[in-house]
Amino acid sequence: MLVSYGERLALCYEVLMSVSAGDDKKRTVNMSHSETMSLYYDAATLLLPNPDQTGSLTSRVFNAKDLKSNPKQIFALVSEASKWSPVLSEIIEKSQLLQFERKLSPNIALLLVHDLLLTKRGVSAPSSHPLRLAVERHKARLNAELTKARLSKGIASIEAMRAQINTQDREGQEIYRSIVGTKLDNQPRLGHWSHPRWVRVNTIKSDLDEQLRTTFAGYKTIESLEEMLRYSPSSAGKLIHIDKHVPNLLALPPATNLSKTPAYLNGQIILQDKASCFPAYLLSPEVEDGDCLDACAAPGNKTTHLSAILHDEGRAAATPKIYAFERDKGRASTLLTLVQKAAAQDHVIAKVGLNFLNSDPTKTPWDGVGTLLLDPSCSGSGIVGRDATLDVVLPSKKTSNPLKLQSKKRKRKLTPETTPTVNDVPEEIPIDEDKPSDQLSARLTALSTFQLKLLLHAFHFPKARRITYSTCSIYAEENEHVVMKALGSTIAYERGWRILRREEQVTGMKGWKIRGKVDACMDIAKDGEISTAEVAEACIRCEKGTKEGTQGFFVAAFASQVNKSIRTEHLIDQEWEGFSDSGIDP
Ligand SMILES: C[S@@+](CC[C@H](N)C(=O)[O-])C[C@H]1O[C@@H](n2cnc3c(N)ncnc32)[C@H](O)[C@@H]1O
Repeated sequence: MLVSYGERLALCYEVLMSVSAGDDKKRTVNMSHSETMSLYYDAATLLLPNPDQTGSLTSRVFNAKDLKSNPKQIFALVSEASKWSPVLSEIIEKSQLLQFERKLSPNIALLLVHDLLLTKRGVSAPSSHPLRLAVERHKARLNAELTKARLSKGIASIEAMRAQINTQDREGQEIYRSIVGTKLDNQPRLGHWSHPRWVRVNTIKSDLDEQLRTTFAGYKTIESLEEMLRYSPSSAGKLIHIDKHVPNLLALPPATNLSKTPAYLNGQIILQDKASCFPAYLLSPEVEDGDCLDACAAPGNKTTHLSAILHDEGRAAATPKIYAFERDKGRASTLLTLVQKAAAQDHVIAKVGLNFLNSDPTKTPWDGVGTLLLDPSCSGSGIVGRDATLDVVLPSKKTSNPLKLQSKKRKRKLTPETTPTVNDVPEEIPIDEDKPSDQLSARLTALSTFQLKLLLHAFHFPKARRITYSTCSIYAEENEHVVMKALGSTIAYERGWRILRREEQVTGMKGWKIRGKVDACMDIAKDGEISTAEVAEACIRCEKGTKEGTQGFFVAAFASQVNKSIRTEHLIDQEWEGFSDSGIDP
């Protein structure tokens, strides 16, 4: 399940605060007022302009030495309040809170009003704290201004407003602009296309027709995705686009909130990004291929997609197994939940807490595996939202038309980083690109070494016919370079592994236009042994921020050309010696 950064942050903040609420109650008895307010004081400094303009919010929070509160709570509060800041500033100004309560500074007011109006628990400070009292005295007036602001934008409920604000960060900027009144350009600028809400119909439990008749009854089908993405996220309405590349995939306007629909709650639909559907579809396991293995499975989007594809093959009695490895036990619990929800539990055998690299391909049941999907940990540099920026708008103390003047003066950029998640497990946790380039390059080297190791391990499975390798990275080091190195390896030569050429791919993937980079393949090619043009053409890339509505992604498939019997004979002489687990493993 891929949810937006906004949703993750909002959830994270609620959970972090409610977890600490119990402890806080006990502690506040013996604490001074200033100590209990430290969360707000710490967060407030981060809302002020950053004098040296360096460092992401993550690095400023997590590397700071002088903060008194829990950095995760500070991070979540600042991120949340900054998302809502255009709306909150408007209502703080209209209610004249800062004129009535002289002790409140604009940044503290923003944080307190955020918690007062938008969280279940309200302001996290003792009920007698003067600053808490200063905002609570005006609760009715602030609430009334929030309602007015919402209605003036034609938003039906606070939940709908929250859903809009919680959409992906890139489109979030446009939502803020539409909320504060700036009109959107008709023609989105390059890199500024909004990101649709992608929905995969889980064919184990439902089908496309049924979903169009039920969950999406009343939606207008739209031929062109581009047309849908042209609308401002808040005005796109009930539109639906049936994807032309991946079967059973739908696109909806970014602000669409399906989290409360019966179809989502009972697993008939799965929120899965388009690019993330490519690997299972490209692999397209068939009953004849034997068992399937997902080497890096959690949270489980691709595992359940594999299961649906095998289910669609139709011969239930003969349906092969899907072995799903996940070495991280925490993430594996999400995998189990998702598998259950998707009704894939009859075919998926989860290998909880197990490292794929420790599986011995020559032993049962691995010697019966015919297809493997490898979607290893990566830099996450293709994830939408990673490099988007948010504006913090602080309220003005002046009363006359303050919003426009002050928002310009006081606006500054914050980068909404990913934060440690509590309930939700993202497919990938992005690296911090604000790190110096030598650190980034060292990280990419470590990641790609590990990714290649996984791929070469997959090449050892004796009955394997096809393998897909994918990342949500934009870097050639993790993509074409890994593919080229794998193709040039001894094991690839011995077992006859080659790239699955474009013309051999399933229809939708053959038809996808954005392919791998020839230059990146040439970086690694030796003596013209492998055709770089052919490999690049076989590789599939997705770009983020384009009218295709995808995140940055890469996938390639490999096919074994050696006859099955030859490969088995060959194996008899070759005892599996395994990889040492001591290498770099991020
Ligand atoms: C990019 S995420 C996978 C996303 C998943 N395929 C999906 O679509 O939902 C990578 C996952 O692989 C797991 N992982 C990394 N190395 C592994 C290994 N050697 N064995 C098993 N799991 C591994 C990580 O813990 C992480 O959960």
